[in-house]
Amino acid sequence: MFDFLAECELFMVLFYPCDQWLDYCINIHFVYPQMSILKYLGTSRHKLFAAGKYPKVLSFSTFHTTPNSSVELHSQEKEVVITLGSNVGDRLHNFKEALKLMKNSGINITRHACLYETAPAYVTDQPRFINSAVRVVTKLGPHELLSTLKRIEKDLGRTDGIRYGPRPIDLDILFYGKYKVRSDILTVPHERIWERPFVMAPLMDLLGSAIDSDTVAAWHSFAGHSGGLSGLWEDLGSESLIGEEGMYRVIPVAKGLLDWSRRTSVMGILNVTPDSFSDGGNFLSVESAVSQVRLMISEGADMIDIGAQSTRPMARKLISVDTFYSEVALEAVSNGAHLINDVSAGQLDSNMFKVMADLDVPYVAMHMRGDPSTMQNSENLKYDNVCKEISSELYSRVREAEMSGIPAWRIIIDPGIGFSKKTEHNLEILLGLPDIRKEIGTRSLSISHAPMLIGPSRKRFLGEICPRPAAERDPATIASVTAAYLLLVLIVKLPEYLDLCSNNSVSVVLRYVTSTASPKNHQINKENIHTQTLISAGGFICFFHLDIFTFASFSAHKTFVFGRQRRKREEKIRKFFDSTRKTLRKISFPFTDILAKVFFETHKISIQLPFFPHSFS
Ligand SMILES: Nc1ncnc2c1ncn2[C@@H]1O[C@H](COP(=O)(O)OP(=O)(O)OP(=O)(O)O)[C@@H](O)[C@H]1O
Ligand SMILES: Nc1nc2c(c(=O)[nH]1)N=C(CO)CN2
Repeated sequence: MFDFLAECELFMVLFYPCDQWLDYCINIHFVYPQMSILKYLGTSRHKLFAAGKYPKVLSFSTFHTTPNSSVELHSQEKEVVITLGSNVGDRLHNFKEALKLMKNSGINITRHACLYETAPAYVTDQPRFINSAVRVVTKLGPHELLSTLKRIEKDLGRTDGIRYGPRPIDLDILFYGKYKVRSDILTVPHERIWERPFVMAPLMDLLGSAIDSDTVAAWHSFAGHSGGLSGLWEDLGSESLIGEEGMYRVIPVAKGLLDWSRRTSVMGILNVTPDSFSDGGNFLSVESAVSQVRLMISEGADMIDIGAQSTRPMARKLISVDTFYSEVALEAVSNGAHLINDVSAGQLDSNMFKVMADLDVPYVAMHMRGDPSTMQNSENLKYDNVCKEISSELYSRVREAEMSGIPAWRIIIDPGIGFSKKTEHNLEILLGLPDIRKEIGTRSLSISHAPMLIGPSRKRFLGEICPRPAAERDPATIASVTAAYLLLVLIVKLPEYLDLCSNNSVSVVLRYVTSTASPKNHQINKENIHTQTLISAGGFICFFHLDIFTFASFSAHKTFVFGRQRRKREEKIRKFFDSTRKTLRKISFPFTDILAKVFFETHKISIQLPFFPHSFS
């Protein structure tokens, strides 16, 4: 799949050793006489340039040029990677302006990496940077591109300063198509990619775990590592570098940067609608809504999601607005909302992505088929593999959002529990969150790294599992979230559980979920085992004593113990509960906080919970 130009240059490299090649280019102004050469050589020479051991790489091209010669590539779009860095002024604003100016200069952004806040490298006595990268297509030649980027840097206030010193914006070219470029002022691939985690992390985000084009294959080959860029990134430390002092993955929100992976955030729901299934009509007056918000915050909610439209069939507290209308989103953000939660991921208002691109707030893109009135129609409930199809459909929505100008680093993904899903689908989703991430990751690592929101609270599928009206589905909600989070790595064979979980909602959900768990989820992964994890919520306590392969749930006066050596464990666990119960009653911090802490330990997911006012009363 070489394009013509790449073929030509490839063959020219074969003909001329490097030094001569430079002269040749300058003197003859790159008149492309290569068609005849091409014929002469035949395509078998390609393999001479097969790079290293990297499997899919077929070839790459080198050309040496100077900015003053007319040796520039024109007319064909090239795929390019550009990194962004900023540590002076309003760093996010600098990024936003840089992207805008790039777009206005014929540099079209197709993908965004995640956003990182990083410790300064080389010159360490300077403010922290934000770093990211974009994949773009452009017809600009490499030197034209460089001078365009330099002009943008200047327009954004960049002046000559110390090497590696503070700067409002830094724009570097990492890759330019499949080409290597070397001149006095430009070296591509950028020479210092390989040593810089703050460059490698965003670069990896721009790829998928699958190699989808020759250009991407060439980028892998440039790493000079048998495992390509992925191998090099692994050697540098890969994900273990993220979350350490040096480097956080963040989303910009409320004029700050939120490292969402530090702990699970809890989103309280406030429905200011008359007809919401869970709390409809309860908070219609301003006073009752405000006092409910206060209560939720005092109970540990990190953000409040205000639903102004029913979709029925903080140290820094954030306000999210649940809407699929662009006008509502615009108005809400102008009035101080920090987040827009769009259950349609842009499907119900063709202006939504455009409006969101201009706003600076995070955007929750949720998976749903149809609209709230048609989502449960039979045609919208057909799935062969629910997690795979959600991944693919949600990925398409997010890509469209990205192509419309919403940077991936502002997007939060949500599989849409209860929206165009049957009960069994919802349970598969709860169990399959990591699969969804992984599946999305084959196409885009940045989207697969996005914060994930799930909202099972009091939803109908819980009522179907444990027949209870919405207001009594809180324990089931907790159980479902717990199950989503824990069962993946924890549940082993539980032959005894069936006779034990008759009326207890937690157990019923767990039974449901375990019965749908795939064999791979029955593997115990020792590294993920926390010996004792306590989750307490609204009247029941789940106790996970995982090193002994036991799960127990405690409800009112009953204790259920599942797993090996049940009887022996039962006594021990009962004693544990007896002693802990008293302590737990005295604990003053709200249960949501406990949940958030537990979830943060292993799963990097946000949970959406209803409000539980009397956790320990
Ligand atoms: N791939 C490249 N991308 C951007 N600039 C490059 C590249 N290769 C060479 N240069 C040259 O490097 C010069 C210095 O660039 P810049 O001011 O961005 O350096 P820096 O940010 O301090 O260091 P670094 O480029 O290592 O991050 C530029 O003026 C440009 O001519
Ligand atoms: N963390 C971090 N450190 C840097 C950066 C940067 O973008 N991020 N850029 C530099 C100049 O190239 C020097 N040091």
